[in-house]
Amino acid sequence: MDSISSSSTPQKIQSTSNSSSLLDLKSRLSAVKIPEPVKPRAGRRMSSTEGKTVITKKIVTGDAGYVLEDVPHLTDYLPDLPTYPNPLQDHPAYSVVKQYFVNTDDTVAQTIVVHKSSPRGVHFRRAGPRQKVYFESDEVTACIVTCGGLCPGLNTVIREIVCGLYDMYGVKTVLGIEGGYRGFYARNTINLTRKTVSDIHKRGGTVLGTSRGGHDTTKIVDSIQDRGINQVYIIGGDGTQKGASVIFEEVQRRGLKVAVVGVPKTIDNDIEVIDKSFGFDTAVEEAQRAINAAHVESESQENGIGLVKLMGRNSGFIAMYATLASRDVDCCLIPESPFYLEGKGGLLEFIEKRLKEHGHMVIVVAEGAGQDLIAQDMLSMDVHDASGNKLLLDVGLWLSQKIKEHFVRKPKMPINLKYIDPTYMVRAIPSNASDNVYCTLLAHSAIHGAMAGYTGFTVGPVNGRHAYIPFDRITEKQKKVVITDRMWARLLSSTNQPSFLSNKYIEDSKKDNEAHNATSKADNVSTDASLSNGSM
Ligand SMILES: Nc1ncnc2c1ncn2[C@@H]1O[C@H](COP(=O)(O)OP(=O)(O)OP(=O)(O)O)[C@@H](O)[C@H]1O
Ligand SMILES: O=P(O)(O)OC[C@H]1O[C@](O)(CO)[C@@H](O)[C@@H]1O
Ligand SMILES: [Mg+2]
Repeated sequence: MDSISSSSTPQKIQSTSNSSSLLDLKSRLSAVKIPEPVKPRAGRRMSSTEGKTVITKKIVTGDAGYVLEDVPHLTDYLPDLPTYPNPLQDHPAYSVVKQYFVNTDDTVAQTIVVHKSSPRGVHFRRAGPRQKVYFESDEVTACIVTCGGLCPGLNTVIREIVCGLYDMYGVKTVLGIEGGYRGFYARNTINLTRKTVSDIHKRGGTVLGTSRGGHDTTKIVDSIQDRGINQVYIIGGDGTQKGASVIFEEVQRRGLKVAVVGVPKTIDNDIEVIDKSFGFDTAVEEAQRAINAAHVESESQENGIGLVKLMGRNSGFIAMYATLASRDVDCCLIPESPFYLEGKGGLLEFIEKRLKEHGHMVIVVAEGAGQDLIAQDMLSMDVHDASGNKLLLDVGLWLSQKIKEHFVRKPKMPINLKYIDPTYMVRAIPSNASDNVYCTLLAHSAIHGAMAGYTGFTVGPVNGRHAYIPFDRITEKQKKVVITDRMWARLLSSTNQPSFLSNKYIEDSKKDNEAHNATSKADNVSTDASLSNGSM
């Protein structure tokens, strides 16, 4: 396994259980116990270690406040695993690359804006190929599963995992798990070959199918063992990564030589720590078509209003970026920024004002915006999907209705409202060129990590560098638009819409952010605001 040297003396990776300095990081640590070493097995169940506590955190501290939030490695619980030279060293394409293998000490900083006296802060292990691998090519039986909602690029990631395993490491056995997590125990697998996946990146959706709900950890790990799978690639959002984390824990508990790797997927871009999720750019681009249509429709009529609903259950990134990109939007409403309809400073007053000024307007609303307002207004039931996500009320229809009702009371100002709902259209398409390249990098990072014996991690870019991130760091909370950050201010100044917030709300939010940042600094954890919105 790689070691990290944070000073001139190389320091072996330590588990949290025997590092006293880690007590300072107590909010980030959970009690851990290293299981007794067990012999590696694949394809057969083991009971001797069942019920043992598993490693959940690996933190290494170094000089000047350096912290590495490391990811688990197979040797943490299978210490005697043999290693093999990385076949890439003889690969004609890669052998010419200068320093192709990642330096074992390389880590990626979570915070890159620092002061003279700032602690070095949290780092993640840099992704990439290692000199030694823990799997022989013909020993690997990999599987791929896609879970949760659709997202442009799912097929590209599948393709690139299959082709990357074959091209770089000579792995020929890759199984597709159909229909999400439940496919592990309810369906047969399909063989994925270079040939069968060769042009799937040109199609939207996922060739494997997907689902919500149906996560049964025991049955899934039984299936992994029964099929002799030793690398599991799990593509999905926050819920999926939580599922991947418990699969990893169960694999570890059973002492299996199985690498469990997450590839983060979400159209909403609501995954913490990583710069951006794949498919997001494609979705923002596709949303432009709907916004353009809304603009054309609205400016062709007197007092025309074009209303576009975009995805974003809890985070308004698609709406915010689509608005900023378009320049035709007069008002953007997102879940993070509460608004109200009636009275001074309310949305209806603003619409009236903008129509008087421009004669038309475009409103973009994220599907999760204003949910509490709608719930107050309508008799609504708390309904959830199979994964436990709250089913949203249709803010687009509701808003259309409210705007129409308002202007009916103003006969001198008849409006012409067109409601466009492209929500599923922005995610059911193939990924664009830049997302395709991004998907390739994610797939390659995932493969290199698994081959190098890392497990229990998600891959993703952190400040532009691909890194291996422990599951808990991306599942502990969802990334949100920070409305006291500069990016939202840019949006407000581009649309020239009111913030719809009371001064008290703004002050309270600032205080909350300051308190959060202070705690983060104390824990050597970066401020989320700067990352989540790409502050400049
Ligand atoms: N806490 C959890 N533990 C185990 N499995 C979970 C958990 N939360 C969700 N899952 C499983 O993960 C899968 C996907 O979850 P979900 O439907 O919430 O989508 P997601 O991965 O969050 O993607 P997205 O929200 O972007 O569509 C489902 O099969 C669900 O059962
Ligand atoms: O209708 P489905 O497939 O459950 O997906 C809808 C949800 O999935 C997402 O696209 C991703 O979580 C949300 O924006 C949306 O609320
Ligand atoms: Mg989710």
